[in-house]
Amino acid sequence: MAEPIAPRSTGAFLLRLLGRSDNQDERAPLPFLAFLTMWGQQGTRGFLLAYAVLSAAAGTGILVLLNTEAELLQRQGYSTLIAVFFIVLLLVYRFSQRMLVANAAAQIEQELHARRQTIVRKTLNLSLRDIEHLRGERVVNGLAASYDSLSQAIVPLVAGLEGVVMLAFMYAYLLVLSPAAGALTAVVAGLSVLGYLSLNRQLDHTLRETEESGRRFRSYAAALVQGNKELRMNTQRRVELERDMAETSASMAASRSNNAHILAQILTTGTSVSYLLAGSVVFLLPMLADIPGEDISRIVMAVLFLIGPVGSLANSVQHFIIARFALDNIQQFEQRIDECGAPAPDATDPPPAAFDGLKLSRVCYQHQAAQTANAAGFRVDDICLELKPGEVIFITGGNGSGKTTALRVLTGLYPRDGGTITARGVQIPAQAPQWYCNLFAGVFADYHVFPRAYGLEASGLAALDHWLKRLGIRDELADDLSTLQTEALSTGQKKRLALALALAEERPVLVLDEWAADQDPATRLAFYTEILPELKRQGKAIICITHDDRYFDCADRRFHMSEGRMTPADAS
Ligand SMILES: Nc1ncnc2c1ncn2[C@@H]1O[C@H](COP(=O)(O)OP(=O)(O)OP(=O)(O)O)[C@@H](O)[C@H]1O
Repeated sequence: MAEPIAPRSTGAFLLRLLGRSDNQDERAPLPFLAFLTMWGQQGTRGFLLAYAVLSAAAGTGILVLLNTEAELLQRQGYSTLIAVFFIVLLLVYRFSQRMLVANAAAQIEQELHARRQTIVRKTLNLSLRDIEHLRGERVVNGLAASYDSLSQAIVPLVAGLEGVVMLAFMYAYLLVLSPAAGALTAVVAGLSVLGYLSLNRQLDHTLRETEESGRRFRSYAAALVQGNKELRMNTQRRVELERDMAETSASMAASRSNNAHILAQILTTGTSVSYLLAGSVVFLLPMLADIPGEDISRIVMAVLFLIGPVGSLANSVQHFIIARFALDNIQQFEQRIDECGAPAPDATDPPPAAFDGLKLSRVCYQHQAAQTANAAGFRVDDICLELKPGEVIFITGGNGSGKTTALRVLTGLYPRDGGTITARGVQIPAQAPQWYCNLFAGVFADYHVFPRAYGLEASGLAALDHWLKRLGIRDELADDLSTLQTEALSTGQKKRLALALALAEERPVLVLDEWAADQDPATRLAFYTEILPELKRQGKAIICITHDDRYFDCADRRFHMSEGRMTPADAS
């Protein structure tokens, strides 16, 4: 289970205030009681509470001063001292409000930052299988988009919380002025809260619809960019994508309009509640209680002063709902990650024995079945292989025969389901330790080149420079190799860069998944007849998936894969 957001700091606490129940349709009531008891446990919380109280006291003080001066004026009097106090309180109000909002926002951002770091670390620890299972888009949303929504809601939320304290102060003043007015406003405000609760439910529903249509639209937008060539070459395809995007855009617009409709009701409710309160004091209160006219004026003034805090409270409500929704998404993502059972950061030291090769015995791995497929997932089975330093092994086989899967199990990217892998004299656990994965460098079919040469220090960058020259693409890159711009490289050039990066890592085992497939004949020849032999002489163990039958004799041994099983090629 995802660990609930613990109230370690004010930031965490404010996030906790957005609490949710596990049942998505049944939200937990706001833990206001917890809010009151936990607030002030830490020095910073005490500070923030002090700012909130100070600004509320100053706001209420301003109201009292105005009423007092107005009363004096009615009696033909005037007090300069009250005017001076008024200015002082105004300054105190501005200062405390600014400090409260800025400090609380900074604390929540800190809390979000810490949370984001934890989740990034957990995500980095996931196995490739789990990442594939989670799907990239969800990962990006879980790590970034939902946090953005949450951040945007912070200032209005803090302002809303300040509004609550301010309301408490002003309400107390109203009670002092007239208990009957206090009771009347409590009834009107209570009815308004009921109205808000029903709007809240509707908004929750439309927000989910908006999120879903937004997600669909983003995936179409990505297809529009990534599939641009295919779209350019097929009018019908383009028309159909455009139609799907138009439909999704329309449903997004509809659900967003619904949101806006409900949010507008919430906002206008805030203002009209204040007017309603003032109206009920003027029109109803005289009928319910015997109150002198000048008291009515002071009560009306007090009620009008409620407009500010009620407005910021109403404004914070919509942000509250959006923030809680984003928090839901974050927590669901964290829960999914925790369900993957990601291992704790692995700091196991490698065994002292030197690397003397790999031994795979009866290794198997089963893919999860695709959700749309009826059959069970593809399985590689009974993989037996030994690889020594300075040895070159080729793996061949038809499309879908399991070569890439076998390579990913061998390198520890997929946790194997059975069999044993031995290296440096120890048996590797199914979830391979980091030191084992660090034995390998390689270029997979779906390789990625990072915009910075992560993991390479000065000697690594010098090695990168050397291999880029050997592969004939040094001139295509900037002088400073710590940043790598790949946009202007051709497919083959980019793959050469990926190989140079892998070689610069100077790992004992090199794995290549059809690396030569995109290379020109001269590069291919140089790769098989010069580079591989050179690496072999250096003592590197090399595994290449290849279809280049002209160069099969460049390998020490060749294995053939068919339907998930690997056999020595001579025996095939
Ligand atoms: N992440 C995955 N989840 C589920 N099934 C998968 C996954 N990756 C691959 N498969 C399935 O496993 C089988 C073997 O795929 P693999 O990529 O290992 O084959 P290959 O021999 O490398 O093929 P190719 O030469 O086309 O690259 C295929 O049927 C494929 O659909």
